[in-house]
Amino acid sequence: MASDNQIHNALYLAFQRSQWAELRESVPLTLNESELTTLRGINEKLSLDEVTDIYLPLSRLLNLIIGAKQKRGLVLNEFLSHKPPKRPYIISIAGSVAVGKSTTARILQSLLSQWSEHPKVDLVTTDGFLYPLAELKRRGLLQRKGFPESYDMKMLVEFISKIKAGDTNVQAPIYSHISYNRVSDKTQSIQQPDILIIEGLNVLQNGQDAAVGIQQPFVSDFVDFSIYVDAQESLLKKWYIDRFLQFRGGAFSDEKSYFHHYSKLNDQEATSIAANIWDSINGPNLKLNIEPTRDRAHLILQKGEDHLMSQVLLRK
Ligand SMILES: Nc1ncnc2c1ncn2[C@@H]1O[C@H](COP(=O)(O)OP(=O)(O)OP(=O)(O)O)[C@@H](O)[C@H]1O
Ligand SMILES: CC(C)(CO)[C@@H](O)C(=O)NCCC(=O)O
Repeated sequence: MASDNQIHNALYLAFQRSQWAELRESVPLTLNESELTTLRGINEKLSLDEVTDIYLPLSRLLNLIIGAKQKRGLVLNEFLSHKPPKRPYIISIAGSVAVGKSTTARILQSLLSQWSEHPKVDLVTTDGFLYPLAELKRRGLLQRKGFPESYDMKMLVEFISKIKAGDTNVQAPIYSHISYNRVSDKTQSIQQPDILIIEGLNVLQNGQDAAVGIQQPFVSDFVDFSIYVDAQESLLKKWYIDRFLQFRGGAFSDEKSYFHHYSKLNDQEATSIAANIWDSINGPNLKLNIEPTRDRAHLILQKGEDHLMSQVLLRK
């Protein structure tokens, strides 16, 4: 059997961090004040070197790829002599629980919206498409949150096909990490953005994955460019536990939080509970259902210690 490295060499161009950073080219080194403020608000631990070395070249690459697709659309319009509805360009971001998908998605949302060619960038997470808690309980899936069977895939595929068809107003359900449940009285309205970023564990899954089943189509059929954020499991587990400890002092102290009872735990107890959730749910889901989808991505971002990107792999 070919090793991971051999497969990567055949499929991807590999860039070490410093090589990738050089590809920023004409993208300005300095960020403007509004960009800086937004990025600081996304994650206070995010280093600005990470933005300039990794995310600015990435936003340049995506801008070029999206530009090529927009030009192709113009040719098609001319050929068909009609003006089809505006269809958003769809970028997906996959990867493990706690790898930093939503942080990466929000950085890209901010940077991509600075380009005048595509100023309106919306962001949706597939967490909202998890069945509501009561339904998960009914199906006996409380210990399988994040596994393929815990999502309403029909609803998710209907959502993304409406977006792709250019519908003017599409609603997405919202997930709350505080109530650990879908929000029942509010939805997110998506109104023909130039770009839609969709992030979630499951966005690269398809019918080749036994647990997903053979229903068709899949989210990946509607996606124009896919990104997988990758890291070693030992780091992922650590980041998951760190975030759990952070939540214990913050979000869990809210009485409405599903995990309110965890707010009283000491460091050692909280670490052991989080490690347990990782070992019984998120770790197995990573190995069974998420990591096997990695090499379908157009781009793989490989993270090392402290969330710093060590390598970027781009499909040839
Ligand atoms: N670039 C980064 N620099 C520093 N810390 C980061 C970075 N990206 C993510 N983190 C931290 O890692 C943890 C996980 O990040 P995030 O919530 O974005 O992950 P996720 O993949 O969206 O998780 P989930 O699937 O559970 O929603 C958080 O504590 C976040 O603050
Ligand atoms: C909502 C998901 C599935 C994905 O983000 C995840 O954060 C989750 O809740 N996993 C279940 C186990 C846990 O509580 O981490």
